[in-house]
Amino acid sequence: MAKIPKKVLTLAFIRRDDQILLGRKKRGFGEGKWNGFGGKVDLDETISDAAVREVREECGLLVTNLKKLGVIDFEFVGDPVILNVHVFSTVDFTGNVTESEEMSPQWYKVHEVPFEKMWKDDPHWFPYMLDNKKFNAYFLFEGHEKIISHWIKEVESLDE
Ligand SMILES: CNc1ncnc2c1ncn2[C@@H]1O[C@H](COP(=O)(O)OP(=O)(O)OP(=O)(O)O)[C@@H](O)[C@H]1O
Repeated sequence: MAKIPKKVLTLAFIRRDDQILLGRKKRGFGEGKWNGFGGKVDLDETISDAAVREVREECGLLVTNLKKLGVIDFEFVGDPVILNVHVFSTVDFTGNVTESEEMSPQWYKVHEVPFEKMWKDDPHWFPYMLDNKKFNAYFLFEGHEKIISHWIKEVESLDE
């Protein structure tokens, strides 16, 4: 059996009072969509180190105490690569929010998250993440706008 290639990605959310920091992606994969901050894990770093680095690169904040809340696998019809996205959240950060070449950041009230301008999977798992519940999920996309099937479940713990 051929091994299915998995691409490990991070996705981090920063919370402050009743707000969450999102960024509008200015280029590349998911351009135009609002999302958390994240990207590919480099060869020489852990997943959580990558999450910290991507937040700093994309919105200027230095985050600590990232908690892993979810692991989501995304598959796209016709593409053998599975995106293995590790979702983190924290309330601890220093620095000032700054726009980067990749992201235009903005604080949103948690009940005013702009799901219509986000990935279609987000409304399914955001409630778990916003409640600090741990979860595993899978989404099969056709193109970038249509979910063909998915599952999501709350879990006690997540592996690395
Ligand atoms: C399909 N449904 C999805 N729903 C929600 N979020 C999704 C997602 N699919 C990918 N993501 C996130 O989108 C970012 C892409 O990052 P991406 O630009 O590819 O990585 P990175 O910044 O390393 O790329 P550069 O090579 O620097 O352009 C990264 O946070 C990743 O977790």
